[in-house]
Amino acid sequence: MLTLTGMSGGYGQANVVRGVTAQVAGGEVVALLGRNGTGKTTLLRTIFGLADRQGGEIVFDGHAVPPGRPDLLARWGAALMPENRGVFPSLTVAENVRLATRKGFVPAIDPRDLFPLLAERAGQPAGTLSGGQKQQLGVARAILAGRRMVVIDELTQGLQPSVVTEVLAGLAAVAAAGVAVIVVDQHAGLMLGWCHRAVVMEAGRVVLDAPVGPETRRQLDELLMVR
Ligand SMILES: Nc1ncnc2c1ncn2[C@@H]1O[C@H](COP(=O)(O)OP(=O)(O)OP(=O)(O)O)[C@@H](O)[C@H]1O
Repeated sequence: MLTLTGMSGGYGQANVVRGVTAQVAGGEVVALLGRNGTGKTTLLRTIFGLADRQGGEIVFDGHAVPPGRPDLLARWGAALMPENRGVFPSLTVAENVRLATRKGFVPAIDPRDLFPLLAERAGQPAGTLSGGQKQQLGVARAILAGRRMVVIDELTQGLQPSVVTEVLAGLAAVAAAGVAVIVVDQHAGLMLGWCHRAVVMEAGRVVLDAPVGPETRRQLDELLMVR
């Protein structure tokens, strides 16, 4: 679904992501892990055109994505929930949901079943929601818009533990329907329980890309140890 080849990215002159080559297939849930500041968010931002692509290639669902055309990714069915959740604060919850809804696409799980607040607070401006509530709205929007790929930065940020489990189960169902799912999160152990593969970054590079298994867990413990 998504192929990155030698991708570099950052902010103006600052190079953060260095020559990342990776693939994510439809149906797969991939955890993008790494200690703070290793470039996970910048990698996602570069893919979606929110940071500067400084080199390399992106192919999505068989289409090359030229630099400066992140709109094509959205058109081809990729959705990112960025770290700041990407909701429109002045619009109501219902309007935010409506804008993310894609004609002719019904996700494998209905975010309204996952998050009762979408109905309960339908008329409330999204900017007045709590952080955890905004997170639910942001995740819902990504699921609704991600016909082929759902990418979520800091998945569990602000979510109650009971909601986290439901969200992870929901994303597993989304992937089972053929969608590629990429999640970034601080809770590596939790992610490994739900993800098929772990991609670990260090200093802007991928240092591990492996199916989740006992060996991966051991390597991860070493890589993610706070130094
Ligand atoms: N707008 C920016 N301009 C310049 N440098 C930036 C900018 N945003 C982030 N960086 C730098 O890029 C590096 C990687 O940051 P990034 O947020 O991508 O890492 P991360 O792995 O997502 O970290 P975290 O887990 O803490 O969110 C950091 O050194 C950070 O200071």
